[in-house]
Amino acid sequence: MVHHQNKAIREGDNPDLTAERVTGTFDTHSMAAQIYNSEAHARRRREITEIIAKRPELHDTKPFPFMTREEKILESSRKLTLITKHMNEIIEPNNSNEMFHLNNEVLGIEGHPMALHGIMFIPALTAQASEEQQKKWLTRAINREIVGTYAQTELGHGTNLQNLETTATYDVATQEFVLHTPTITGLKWWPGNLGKSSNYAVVVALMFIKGKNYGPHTFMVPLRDEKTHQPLKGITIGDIGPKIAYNVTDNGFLGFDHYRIPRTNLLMRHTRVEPDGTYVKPPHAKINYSAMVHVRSHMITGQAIMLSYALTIATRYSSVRRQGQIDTTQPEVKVLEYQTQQHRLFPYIARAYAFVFAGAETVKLYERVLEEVATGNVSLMADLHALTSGLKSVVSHYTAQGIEQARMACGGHGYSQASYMSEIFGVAVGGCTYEGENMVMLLQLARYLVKSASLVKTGQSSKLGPLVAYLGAKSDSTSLIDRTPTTGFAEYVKTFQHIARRQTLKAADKFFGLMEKGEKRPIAWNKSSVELNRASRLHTRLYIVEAFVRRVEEVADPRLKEVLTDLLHLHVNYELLDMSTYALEDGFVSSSQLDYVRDQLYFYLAKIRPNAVSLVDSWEFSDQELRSVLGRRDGHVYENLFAWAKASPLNKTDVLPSVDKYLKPLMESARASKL
Ligand SMILES: CCCCC/C=C\C/C=C\C/C=C\CCCCC(=O)SCCNC(=O)CCNC(=O)[C@H](O)C(C)(C)COP(=O)(O)OP(=O)(O)OC[C@H]1O[C@@H](n2cnc3c(N)ncnc32)[C@H](O)[C@@H]1OP(=O)(O)O
Ligand SMILES: Cc1cc2nc3c(=O)[nH]c(=O)nc-3n(C[C@H](O)[C@H](O)[C@H](O)COP(=O)(O)OP(=O)(O)OC[C@H]3O[C@@H](n4cnc5c(N)ncnc54)[C@H](O)[C@@H]3O)c2cc1C
Repeated sequence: MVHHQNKAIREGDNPDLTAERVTGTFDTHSMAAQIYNSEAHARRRREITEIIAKRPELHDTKPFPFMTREEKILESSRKLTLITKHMNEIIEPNNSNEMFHLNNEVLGIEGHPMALHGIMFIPALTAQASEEQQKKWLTRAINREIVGTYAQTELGHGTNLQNLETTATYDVATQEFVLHTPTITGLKWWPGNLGKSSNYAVVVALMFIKGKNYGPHTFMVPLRDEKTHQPLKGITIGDIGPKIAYNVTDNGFLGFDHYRIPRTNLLMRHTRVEPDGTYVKPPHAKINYSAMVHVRSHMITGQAIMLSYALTIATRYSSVRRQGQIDTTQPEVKVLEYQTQQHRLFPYIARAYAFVFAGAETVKLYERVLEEVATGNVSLMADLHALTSGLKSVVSHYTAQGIEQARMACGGHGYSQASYMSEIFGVAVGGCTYEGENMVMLLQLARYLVKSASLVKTGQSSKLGPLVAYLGAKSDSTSLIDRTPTTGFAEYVKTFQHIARRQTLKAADKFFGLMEKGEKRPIAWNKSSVELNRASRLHTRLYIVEAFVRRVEEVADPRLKEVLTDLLHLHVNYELLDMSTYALEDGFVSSSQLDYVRDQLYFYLAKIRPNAVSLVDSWEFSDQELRSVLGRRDGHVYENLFAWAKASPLNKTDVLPSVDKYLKPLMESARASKL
């Protein structure tokens, strides 16, 4: 038996797809170890996939698109119960990476009844509950004796937390907080799994003590009777209805009617309210926002994975789809031969790799900050907040764009739910909104950049943190791309630094200039905000390039290094062309240099072509996880599309009741009136 570098090859596969895999120049298992940050984790992913493949009770009973929302929720609850029961046979206890993979394989991306329980409820209790509170609630939550969510957003306010309407008013006499929703707009609205599944929530409410507003604080709140699951007295609760996607999750609404909880339900790891109402403030004003930072840090990788789902589907399908000829004397070509198709897909393959590498760095920084904050050191919180705010915005934006390109790259079949593209898009694009609307989060990063710019302008560049140190450096007079013999990426990085620095300093100048002309700070901020957000995007895209460069430098295996270097070349050239306005406007890059960048781009599209399928196969998504007929590993698309169509609920009968009831009588009466 021949040992191929691409480990996805099986006998009986579509030969067009096998031919693609045979040309792969690197070992896809080794590449998976890069993507998932260790050989051990990549291997565990495969083992988990194999275990699940052998347990039919963990498979979908029918394709998700053929189920109603109620059926999907029932089905995901069935599987959730099974994986909870057999968790220790499938994954290592409390290994969140393995749990994430198990969920993606078995439950899928549309959510499940305990999605927010794992993503926010447990992280909020872990970071914000005191040890005593953790003994009371965290163990029960981890054991899944109780199910919780994170209820912050309201019908009327999501971004602006200072203006939430839900209040928690301290009653010194009874040592209780009274939770109250004064208006309809104060109803909690959106929290995942709040509507029907959760019996507890970490609720964010404005805390009032003796008439003074202490701002948003987090409280552990029982919502439903633990035995009957009926809502408790004083609680109004329900599902907010179907959404663009993510409909297995019961995003909900919640109102409180003077609902009392003990004082000790305020999460008190960093903040305290004494029985007499004395407030002990936390070491950092935003320490209670930790559950949001948790999701923002992890969602970079989550988004990269969803982008890669779509690219795996589109790249595999483009290798079996034949349409038209390039040389008219030859047979029809695989659509992947078209340069336009390569240009549509390959730069996003490069971006997906770039995002997953940046995501790994972000999680590392998050874990470090989490440990430091637990010991009272809050010095890196602002850096982490700035970094994650920028990354969540830029990555979710390009992920949504990339998925949509991948869908269109599949032609008509991309529009069928058999491709699963619409769900992948719908779930991923939610990331542009949840955990902070993208524009708003870019503006959070801009605050950090403006402070940094002000250090530069006042001659204090030595005080700049490592993420923004480049702002204090001097640029070359022009870019040296194509002007030096170097084959590395240093000139590209310098060019991206120049672009981000120039835009940051220019946007900050605009902001400071408006204030000097007498505008009040918030007005000047608003009038500069488009330019400020441009700076945030450029800064974040620079960070992503640098993370990619750092990773490629670390790789030892020469075959992996070569293909990752090709991808990085593609990435930097594509990114530079995409932001060429900034590069050209001060003459830092000339139009002849851009011609060189364009040539490089086309060169690397062609160079990557033989590795394209191996690059997407390296993510090692099983068919169960992808849930896409077009993206099947074996490439047998057409027969399975036909089988899928035949399974459509509409095909259960030859004549639909709607035809009997309406269309037949309509046609009959039309015929009769003609007589
Ligand atoms: C392996 C595990 C995998 C898990 C996950 C993987 C993938 C995920 C997949 C699926 C996800 C599924 C479901 C999604 C769930 C989504 C849940 C939610 O959406 S929860 C709700 C989220 N809501 C928001 O994000 C609201 C956005 N708004 C805000 O964050 C804030 O209001 C604000 C915009 C930041 C402003 O806050 P505030 O009004 O309090 O601030 P100001 O007083 O203006 O001060 C700003 C000041 O504070 C600093 N700051 C703000 N936040 C932080 C922070 N977190 N840390 C540190 N510092 C912070 C900010 O920098 C300003 O500082 P300065 O400039 O110095 O004044
Ligand atoms: C799928 C999904 C899951 C969610 N899950 C949860 C959950 O589990 N728990 C929870 O509490 N919430 C959840 N949310 C809510 C989510 O966090 C909020 O919708 C999000 O933070 C955006 O807030 P908003 O809806 O108030 O948008 P808005 O702030 O009303 O945004 C509307 C527009 O106004 C702009 N805007 C607002 N403020 C500013 C500003 N200061 N400067 C410039 N522009 C501004 C925005 O950029 C946007 O264009 C979820 C939402 C979705 C879609």
